[in-house]
Amino acid sequence: MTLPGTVQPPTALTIAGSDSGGGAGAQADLKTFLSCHVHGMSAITAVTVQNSLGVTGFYELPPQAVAEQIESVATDIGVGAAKTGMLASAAIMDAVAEAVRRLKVTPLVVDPVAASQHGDPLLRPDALSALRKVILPLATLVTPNLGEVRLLTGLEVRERADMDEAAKALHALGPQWVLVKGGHLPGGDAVDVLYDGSTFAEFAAPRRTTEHTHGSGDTLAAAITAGLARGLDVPAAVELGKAFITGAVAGSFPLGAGLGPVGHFWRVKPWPAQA
Ligand SMILES: Nc1ncnc2c1ncn2[C@@H]1O[C@H](COP(=O)(O)OP(=O)(O)OP(=O)(O)O)[C@@H](O)[C@H]1O
Ligand SMILES: Cc1ncc(COP(=O)(O)O)c(N)n1
Repeated sequence: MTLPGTVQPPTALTIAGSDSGGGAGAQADLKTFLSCHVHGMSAITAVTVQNSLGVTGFYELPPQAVAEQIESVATDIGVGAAKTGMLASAAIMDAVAEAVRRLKVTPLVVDPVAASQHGDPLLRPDALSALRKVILPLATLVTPNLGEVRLLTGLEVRERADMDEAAKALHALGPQWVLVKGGHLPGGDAVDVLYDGSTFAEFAAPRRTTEHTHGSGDTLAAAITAGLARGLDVPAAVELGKAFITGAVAGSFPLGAGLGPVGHFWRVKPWPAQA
């Protein structure tokens, strides 16, 4: 029910793992949705035990529980746009794909999460083939980093020029659009390349010198999802996402003894000083 005088915001769903440290995963997605003035919803796939030093374990939910969460929100609230993050196993991917198809959850941004920034695995090795065959063909947009490009295509991206070939190889796996993220390439700018099967577009921003970029991939994909939920087309949503992640990397901060997160609330007004 909508109360008189209130406006219902756009809605977005994240299908992702929980990060107990709050910097990545579903927590990063929900904070990003909030900052983009979108009502965020979640279908949790796995609970990770994680802090700034790394991931020490994860517990998968039953595939049926993941599908039921998606169904519950899709049939009642409605999903303006959705995003997948950590999907953990082939069985969860099968359940997600079935629910997404049956409930017509679209547009769908797929962040093909395979490992944490520390290199800790977030995907069972036998799930890679399901990620390629079951999930990628459903994607409106897939947003791999360079490690994920290597896992999915076998291609090694060493410089900017290699990103176009990588985007073509990923596009052949079925997504409508591909955004190859260059956050891990050296260079003065952090450059991402968008490809729709015929045209390349570049999104660049000055690279910040910081190791505190935990959650940057999730945050970018979530901001793009928020843009799609707001009715933007893919290039406009990527532009919004790039602006959001650039601000969030500039607003990142140290936390714990390891790698700190990007700042999800950089657009939120500062907390008022105590009188
Ligand atoms: N130091 C930086 N300064 C500015 N932008 C950055 C920086 N590092 C990454 N980015 C941007 O952040 C986004 C995420 O890219 P990245 O390649 O780091 O993804 P990722 O490896 O999936 O992220 P993570 O594993 O940290 O979650 C991209 O838009 C990238 O260009
Ligand atoms: C639950 C979850 N999902 C995704 C990531 C990837 O984020 P990062 O590469 O910044 O560690 C993560 N660490 N945890």
